[in-house]
Amino acid sequence: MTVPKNTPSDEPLPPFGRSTLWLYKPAFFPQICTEKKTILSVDDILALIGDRCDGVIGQLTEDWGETLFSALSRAGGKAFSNMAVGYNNVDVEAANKYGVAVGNTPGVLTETTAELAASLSLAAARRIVEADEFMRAGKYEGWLPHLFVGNLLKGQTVGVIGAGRIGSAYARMMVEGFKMNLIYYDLYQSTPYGQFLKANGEQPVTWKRASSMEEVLQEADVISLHPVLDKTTYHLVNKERLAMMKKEAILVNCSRGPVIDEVALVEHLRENPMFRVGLDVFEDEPYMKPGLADMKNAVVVPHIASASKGMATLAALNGKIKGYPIWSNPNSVEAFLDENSPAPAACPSIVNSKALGLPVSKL
Ligand SMILES: NC(=O)C1=CN([C@@H]2O[C@H](COP(=O)(O)OP(=O)(O)OC[C@H]3O[C@@H](n4cnc5c(N)ncnc54)[C@H](O)[C@@H]3O)[C@@H](O)[C@H]2O)C=CC1
Ligand SMILES: O=C(O)C(=O)CO
Repeated sequence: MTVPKNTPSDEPLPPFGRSTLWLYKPAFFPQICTEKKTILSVDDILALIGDRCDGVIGQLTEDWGETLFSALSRAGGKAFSNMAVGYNNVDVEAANKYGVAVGNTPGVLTETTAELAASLSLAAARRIVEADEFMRAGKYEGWLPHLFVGNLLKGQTVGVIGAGRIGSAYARMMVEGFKMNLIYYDLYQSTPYGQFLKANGEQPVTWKRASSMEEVLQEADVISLHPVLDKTTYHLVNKERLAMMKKEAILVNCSRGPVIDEVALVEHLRENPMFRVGLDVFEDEPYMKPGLADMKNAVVVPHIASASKGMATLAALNGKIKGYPIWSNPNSVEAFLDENSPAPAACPSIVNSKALGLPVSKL
């Protein structure tokens, strides 16, 4: 375990290790973990917290539960900032119990994640990865009309499950870019994309809110999953629901791996060669379930939908919890990302601010 020495504020920060855990130690600039491991275990983090630590910026791959929150609280810690939009790796009730504020980074990844979902939709529809492998293997002998026949998107139906920030941005891209019709399902939201179209005075395609997820699965040609991961969405797409989808449908997942039962997915891909998937996330990340890597009808990328500077900025500002009120609208974070102006004296997004009774910013 390599932990840099406390770094006085006038010295340059140590370079990043592979893991980007930051620890706020009293009277010093943050310590950046230079551990060469990609994923830190609970024991690794316990050792890093030690007996004095004001707060931590951590990652979605870490298991922040009772053990870590009690240790952070004993060390004097008041904040844990998850460098991600999704915080299914955080037990917020345990954080509440120890009075630790939990931050996340909503909004900054909306477009980048939606763009990757759109890229995976296209790559799967037009069989880009298969065709690329074919070219590189020297198998191309000349044009043929049936070579890698794919799915045309224009005029087909795109389905979105979980029509929040990212789901709505993806819908906008597919509808406006490819003139697809839209059907969406969300457990809670009632009018995401419709309002956008109305506000722009246009109705170029049909769109409807489905009354059930099954309706989306049955009707759509391309389906993209964008819900949070919680008890209601674990294995949301399972064997039975895969069987409801069209034989030539495309399924995309840029949310969290466990939203799909990956074993059932591999079986479905094997039995339905015209069914295709584009996956950014996996049930047992970083691993794939046996057989998935062999499936020609799967496009797989290693959780690359995010990776942005803005996410680190928001995570760092969430860590500055001491004396800071909470930004009133976590969906509107531009003020924190303007490099030419000082960031507002507020925390962009603390998910348990109500439970901890933290004040809301008047800014
Ligand atoms: N692959 C990547 O790099 C990234 C993945 N994500 C994932 O995307 C998720 C969504 O992010 P945002 O759109 O910003 O969040 P959001 O909170 O705006 O949207 C999530 C939507 O899911 C809906 N939902 C919740 N339970 C549902 C259910 N059972 N069925 C259908 N819909 C349900 C919610 O009502 C909400 O509208 C994050 O929680 C995170 O897990 C986010 C950023 C990057
Ligand atoms: O922000 C998130 O939730 C991510 O998955 C980042 O990759």
